Amino acid sequence: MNVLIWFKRDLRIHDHPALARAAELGAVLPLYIVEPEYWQLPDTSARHWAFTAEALADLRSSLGALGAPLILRVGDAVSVLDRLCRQHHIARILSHEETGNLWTYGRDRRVAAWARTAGVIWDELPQQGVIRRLASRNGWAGRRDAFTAAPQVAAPAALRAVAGVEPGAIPSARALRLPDDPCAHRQAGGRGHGLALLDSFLAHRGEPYRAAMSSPLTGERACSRLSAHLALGALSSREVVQAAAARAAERPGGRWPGALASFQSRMAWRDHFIQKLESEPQIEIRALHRAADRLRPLTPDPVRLHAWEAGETGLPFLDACMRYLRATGWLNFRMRSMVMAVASYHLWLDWRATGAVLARRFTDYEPGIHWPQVQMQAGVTGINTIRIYNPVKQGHDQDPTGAFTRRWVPELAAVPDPFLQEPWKWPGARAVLGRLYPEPIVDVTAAARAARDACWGLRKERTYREEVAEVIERHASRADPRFVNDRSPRPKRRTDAAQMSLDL
Ligand SMILES: Cc1cc2nc3c(=O)[nH]c(=O)nc-3n(C[C@H](O)[C@H](O)[C@H](O)COP(=O)(O)OP(=O)(O)OC[C@H]3O[C@@H](n4cnc5c(N)ncnc54)[C@H](O)[C@@H]3O)c2cc1C
Repeated sequence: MNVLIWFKRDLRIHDHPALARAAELGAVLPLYIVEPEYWQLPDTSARHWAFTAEALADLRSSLGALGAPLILRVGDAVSVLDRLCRQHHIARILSHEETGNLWTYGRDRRVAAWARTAGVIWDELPQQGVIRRLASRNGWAGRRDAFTAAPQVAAPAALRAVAGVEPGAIPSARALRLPDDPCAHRQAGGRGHGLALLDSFLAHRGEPYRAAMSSPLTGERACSRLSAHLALGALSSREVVQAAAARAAERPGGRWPGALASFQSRMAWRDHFIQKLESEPQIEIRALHRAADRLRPLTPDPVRLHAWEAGETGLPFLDACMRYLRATGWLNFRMRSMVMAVASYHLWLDWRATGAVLARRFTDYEPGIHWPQVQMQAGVTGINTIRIYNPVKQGHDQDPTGAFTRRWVPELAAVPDPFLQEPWKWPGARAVLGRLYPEPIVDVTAAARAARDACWGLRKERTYREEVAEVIERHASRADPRFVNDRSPRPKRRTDAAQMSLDL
């Protein structure tokens, strides 16, 4: 039997259940489809493609070594699959279960409809702790843990290739008409790079993880940096979880136990968040708590949006983070939360527009983590604590020496250290602000207060709580200490002068 194995966000041969199954069934045609319509979406970018192209080249050589090099086709998935299945007498397709964006969800429905009428069997196999057609979150964590604890699937020893298939070239970003997207310090794609990161993280980089992850200065090295490789499936999440567990079993001492426990929590969050999008694909376009979608104007203020995206808001630490992201394709979790929170509260911008900007900028764009996190940091889920991060305080806390801010906002060279995060308070500000660097786009304190008042106003509405209960039922984690982010709303209000944290 000839079998087509359709690679999507699973660009590896190791721990690949669908590939292993295909190898058992007969001759295989390993395929990746470059879909031009996908690459025109507002949440895709040239940096995504560059990373993907490198991972594809790597996969092509791994599959080639097994005897069946990767086949590449550019076009609509249904047309490509239909043509290949007819030409090569293929009646069975295998792939992993993809939790992608709304577009890939729609495409998969079209492929499923085509397969039914064409008499082709399409089997999708899970590759992570995300459960398709999950009826309730009850018991989910146990099922997720069982998946990640199960033995990894070995790469096939060899593959028999379907004969006579033209391999097809990996297209350039220009051929896909992708807008220029310079990213001088982007991570390199390909499984070899992912494995090297896993190895160095578990051998030495990860020891200060817990204390170092929150600052962009130290997080760059102390975080695993595996996200882009996980997002494209160059590494399986199961192999990463098991490698970290094996390291913990060695009892490495020092700060390692805490570091590895925190890391494993994040790997669990990964599945927890992706499960939300799997269960409700509309999360990409609709707020979990519907009423929250009435908070901000749907059309974002273009001046504010541009300033935020360009790192030109006049808020130094925020601008430094946005410029760093543009140049590297990565930002640590705390700073992702802050840039999203400032966009949503202080600048009062709609989360869909700012979420798309960040999606394009993150080399590791993973829709299932991204959109639920974007909603959470924008305060539109109804079930998460609202955190109005203060960018000045974050600058002092996470960049105490000012080195990061100075590196990415060199226009502030003349500003003395005590005023770096609030240059408008410096008596010499006139020499810099409005000339070399913008005046602050908002008054941080007043903007945060206005946002807080608007959020509380919404909360007082009678129907608000009824809908919160529905969101909890659909998406909140159950009693599991790893998922402290989701919780039932509490009536108490806590504020602190510098940073507001509201349990809504
Ligand atoms: C607004 C916003 C958008 C985000 N968008 C993405 C995205 O598109 N893709 C993405 O991979 N992560 C996203 N994250 C989560 C997190 O910031 C990144 O996973 C992390 O910074 C990646 O760096 P790392 O691989 O070194 O992470 P590590 O700290 O080393 O964590 C290991 C892995 O755990 C997972 N993980 C870590 N933190 C989280 C989290 N908070 N929620 C879910 N999974 C997590 C990731 O797969 C990560 O690679 C987003 C966070 C926010 C606040």
